[in-house]
Amino acid sequence: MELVIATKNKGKFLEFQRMLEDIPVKLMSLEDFPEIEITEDGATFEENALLKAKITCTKTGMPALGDDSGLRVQALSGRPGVFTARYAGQGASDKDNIEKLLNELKDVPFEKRQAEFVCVLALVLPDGGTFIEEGKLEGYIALEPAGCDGFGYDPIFFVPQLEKTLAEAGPQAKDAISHRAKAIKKMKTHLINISQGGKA
Ligand SMILES: O=c1nc[nH]c2c1ncn2[C@H]1C[C@H](O)[C@@H](COP(=O)(O)OP(=O)(O)OP(=O)(O)O)O1
Ligand SMILES: [Mg+2]
Repeated sequence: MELVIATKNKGKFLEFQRMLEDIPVKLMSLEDFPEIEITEDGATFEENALLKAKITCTKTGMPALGDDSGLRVQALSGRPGVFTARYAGQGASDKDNIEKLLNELKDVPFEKRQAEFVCVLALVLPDGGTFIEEGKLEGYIALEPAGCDGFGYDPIFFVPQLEKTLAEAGPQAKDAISHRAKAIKKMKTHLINISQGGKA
């Protein structure tokens, strides 16, 4: 079976490749379909994940998996939430977003910097079949960036159980616990059923 991961984010796509390598699915991404444009104007992670998957499935005629994810910071009442990718403005780099977040939290002590990563996945099939799964990871926003693995906010997402940031932990440790890994694990059951021709 062919599956289009409805993302332009290379870091995300690498994680899907790693975590789905054990099932018989050929992965593509929006890099293979540069003409597809998606406006992420949903109010929730779920709405945006569905938007990504539906548009991509319609335009390619193939099963599509949308991932909408982001950070909820307790001291900021859950912001940046669905705006995580555009926190420092439209087209902001990971570095810009990290700087803005660290600046907003500059007076907040470490023990009050609780945050969670959320990942919502939406799978849409050409026959209209739709599946939604979610995963979360709790942690703290670090006082300064550390580590160079991963992408996005990984250098400032400190995971107590690892005693390091996700960017210091490396891919194997991240895949064992991440919000995306948890959502993918649940979605895998549907993908396996579908690729075997059964009803998910
Ligand atoms: O595991 C993660 N490690 C670090 N940062 C992460 C992670 N997961 C999401 N994030 C951040 C990146 C981006 O700032 C936002 C997601 O935004 P989101 O719109 O879902 O993705 P995106 O715009 O990068 O790519 P695309 O929409 O093409 O899938 O949250
Ligand atoms: Mg996006």
